[in-house]
Amino acid sequence: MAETLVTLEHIEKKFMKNGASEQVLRDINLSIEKGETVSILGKSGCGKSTLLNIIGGFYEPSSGDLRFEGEQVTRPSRRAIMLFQHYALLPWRSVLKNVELGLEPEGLSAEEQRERAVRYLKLVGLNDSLHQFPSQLSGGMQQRVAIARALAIRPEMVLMDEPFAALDTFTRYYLQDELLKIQEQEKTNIILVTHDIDEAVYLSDRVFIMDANPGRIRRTIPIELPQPRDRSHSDFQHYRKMILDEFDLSRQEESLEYNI
Ligand SMILES: Nc1ncnc2c1ncn2[C@@H]1O[C@H](COP(=O)(O)OP(=O)(O)OP(=O)(O)O)[C@@H](O)[C@H]1O
Repeated sequence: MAETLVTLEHIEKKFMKNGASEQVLRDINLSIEKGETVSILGKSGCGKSTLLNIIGGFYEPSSGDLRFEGEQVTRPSRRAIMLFQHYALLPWRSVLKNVELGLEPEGLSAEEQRERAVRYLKLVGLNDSLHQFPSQLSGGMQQRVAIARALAIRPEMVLMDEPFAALDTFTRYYLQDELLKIQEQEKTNIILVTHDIDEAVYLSDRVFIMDANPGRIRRTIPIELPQPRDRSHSDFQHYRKMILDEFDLSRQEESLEYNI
């Protein structure tokens, strides 16, 4: 039987806005199994990033219960690492030093730290760029450095907030494939916030569809397709259409790039 990694029960989140309390998340209930990749999909402002930040322990929920392997989450930990759209690399440090920096709190020897950083940079295909600086790399390569930096910490869970949104379609497809390979090898759980329906269907075991005002999970869709998936296959289109229907977008399908 699958083991549960994360559970959220009755999670609510309110923010103060212009002196008034605004409910951003309402009664979020979900659980994520070990080894799963899940996506959170919803329109802008529905609370996806807030939910991701709560799962990572970066925001405290206003009420409800959040557990990581049965333990209550009250603060961020190195078991769950956040990966952002804009890489957050230090421009004055080489690729290798950027990854090593993330390892400093691990208390490794200098040699172990270097070996670990090189191993993960190789995993993302950057063995020839170890001594380059971020400004010398393409956006896709910079995001690979950020992925290597996150994975080198060996977290159980990587939280990704629209990680490929700033990249062109070809680079995005390439990195999605890389991510699947890495996930298979490292067995890291991935929780992905995205606007991109195609990306959610391509990568996920399950897709959580969110409604807005206040943010809540309307539907959970298991993507029962074997990996690797074929974006042009009719079964893939079936899931894409199912999600487009959720957002009442089907009739405009021809003119859409499947981003919401
Ligand atoms: N730190 C904060 N303080 C106050 N309000 C916030 C804060 N963070 C988010 N919000 C509000 O919560 C709501 C949801 O924001 P959130 O960023 O979670 O949505 P999102 O679905 O990730 O949006 P997008 O897709 O545009 O990134 C918005 O109304 C936003 O203004």
